[in-house]
Amino acid sequence: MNVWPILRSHRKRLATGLALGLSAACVSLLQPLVIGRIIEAVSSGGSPGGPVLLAAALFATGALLSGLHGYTMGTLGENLVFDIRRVLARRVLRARLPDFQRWAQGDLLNRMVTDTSMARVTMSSALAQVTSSVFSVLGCLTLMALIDLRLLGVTVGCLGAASLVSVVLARRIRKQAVANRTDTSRYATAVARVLGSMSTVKSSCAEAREAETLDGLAGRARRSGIRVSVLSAGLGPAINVGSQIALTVVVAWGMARVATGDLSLSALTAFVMYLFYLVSPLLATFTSIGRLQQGRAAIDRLGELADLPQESGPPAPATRAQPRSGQAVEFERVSFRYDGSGRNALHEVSFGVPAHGLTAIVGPSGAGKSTLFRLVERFYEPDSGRVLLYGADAASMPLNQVRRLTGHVEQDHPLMRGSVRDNLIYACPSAGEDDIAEALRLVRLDQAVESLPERLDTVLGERGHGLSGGEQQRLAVARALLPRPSVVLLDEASANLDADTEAELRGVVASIARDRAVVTIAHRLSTVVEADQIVVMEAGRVRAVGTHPDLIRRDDLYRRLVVRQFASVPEDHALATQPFEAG
Ligand SMILES: Nc1ncnc2c1ncn2[C@@H]1O[C@H](COP(=O)(O)OP(=O)(O)OP(=O)(O)O)[C@@H](O)[C@H]1O
Repeated sequence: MNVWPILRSHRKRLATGLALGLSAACVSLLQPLVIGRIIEAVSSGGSPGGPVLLAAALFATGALLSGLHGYTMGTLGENLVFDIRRVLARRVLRARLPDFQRWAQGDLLNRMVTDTSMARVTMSSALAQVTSSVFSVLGCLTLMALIDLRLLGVTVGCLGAASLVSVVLARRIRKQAVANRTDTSRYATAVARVLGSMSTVKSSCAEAREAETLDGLAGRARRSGIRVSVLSAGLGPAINVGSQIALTVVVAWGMARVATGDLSLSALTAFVMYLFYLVSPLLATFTSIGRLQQGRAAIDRLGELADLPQESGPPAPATRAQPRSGQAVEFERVSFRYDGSGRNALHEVSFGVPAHGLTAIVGPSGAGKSTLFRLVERFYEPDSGRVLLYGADAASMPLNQVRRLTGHVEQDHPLMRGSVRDNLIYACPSAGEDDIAEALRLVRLDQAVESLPERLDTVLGERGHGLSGGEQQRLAVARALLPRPSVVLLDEASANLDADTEAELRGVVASIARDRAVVTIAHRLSTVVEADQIVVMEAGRVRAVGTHPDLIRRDDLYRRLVVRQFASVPEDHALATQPFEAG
């Protein structure tokens, strides 16, 4: 991401901040001259009142300007980091899902939080510090040149050598800073991975192993951090040694010249004061360059994140598509292969989903069932063929229209930390109390929610912690139903539910399928036998479409699936479950 356009949008405040910094530096530069006047006045027996008052006024003005400078640059830094985070959040939220999923969550988090903070330091304090320090250094050198060119030669010789050492150190700091940012990111990625799977870690007795892995990564971040600190710590002493040598030579040689009358005492005093003044901005220049180098490493990493490819098409206002077809969804010879995969996940898939009723998709693991849903939602685009929604090509519809037409309940029904209500209205924040009550009734969750300690305001933990698996699943269904989608895509949980919960879910699915299209990836026999249409998938192809009795009769794979995959009941019983056969 190029931060300069963002920086440009704050140019007024930046200019004000720089002007205040430069003014503060100017006022500081005048102080030694005024002190030289005080010494002159005292040594010539005159009254130092005027210069003393002037010096006091300069001190006060300098302090005020420095304070304003710090305030202006501080707020500039916060505004900049706010703008960068706003831009980044939108880039990440609108990223294409396949590209987004390649990133580790810890790395993303680290970039969006820590790297943006480092960018703030770079672009406000370090940048301001460098500009005002460079100005102070140049000002000091000019005034020292006006006092005595030969003493300036000695000073520049000594400090120049120290500056060269500092330049070399600053370059190495950047290299180590990049390494440290990468190490810190790896650590954050590992922490996010472990925190996201705490129960797996515990049930695998992997706490000690994970602790060691985290220690190892933290150790790497520590080592590269120490290298940055060591190099940064070298900047100060290098400048200090150079300035001390310069000071010794200037004082010794200057006093000798004062003794011979070649130089006045007030000129030597002013020169020495400038030498002292020179040291701190020179030091600040190099430490700020070191910080700028670290910030550049962070800004480069933000650029990589902001370059995430974006979903195509601008988000358009939601409008309902006018049905052009009795089919809610149609796959027309759809083929699709995941990036980097050696084989097609879908081959010339064609079938239609009626606008009302239940369509069950069945097939062995890896047959391409979930991929169908991902294409309907346009998380991915087909390589060839078309997906039609109510007769319109989904590829030519605005993305948010596609996603408002469809409600997707994923298999692991991800609920978020927050209240039951927050989770329910997530896809439809404007839902009223009546809509919420109706959705809860539809999924038969109304009584369960009533019995929660704070009812709708009961706070759930990460991933819906606080509700049973079946309740979580029905809450996710209610969430998908609230925006009243015309097509519900339901990825059934494959885990076995008890008989009551399963019956409840079957009832829920049947009632929502009455007035819309429900497509379910079915893992339960009860769902399959009740479906109006069953699509049998195998190795990315549609193998057969029909009803349960029909497919039992004519499709071997379906028969085997019914017996082996869906039924935890004996084979004879599963085959006998043929409610439509009588008709
Ligand atoms: N993100 C991905 N990148 C590459 N290949 C993938 C990706 N997701 C799925 N696949 C592959 O695509 C094929 C179809 O996967 P899909 O998830 O659609 O199968 P499925 O029928 O839903 O399986 P299951 O019942 O086990 O969930 C599989 O071979 C799978 O390995």
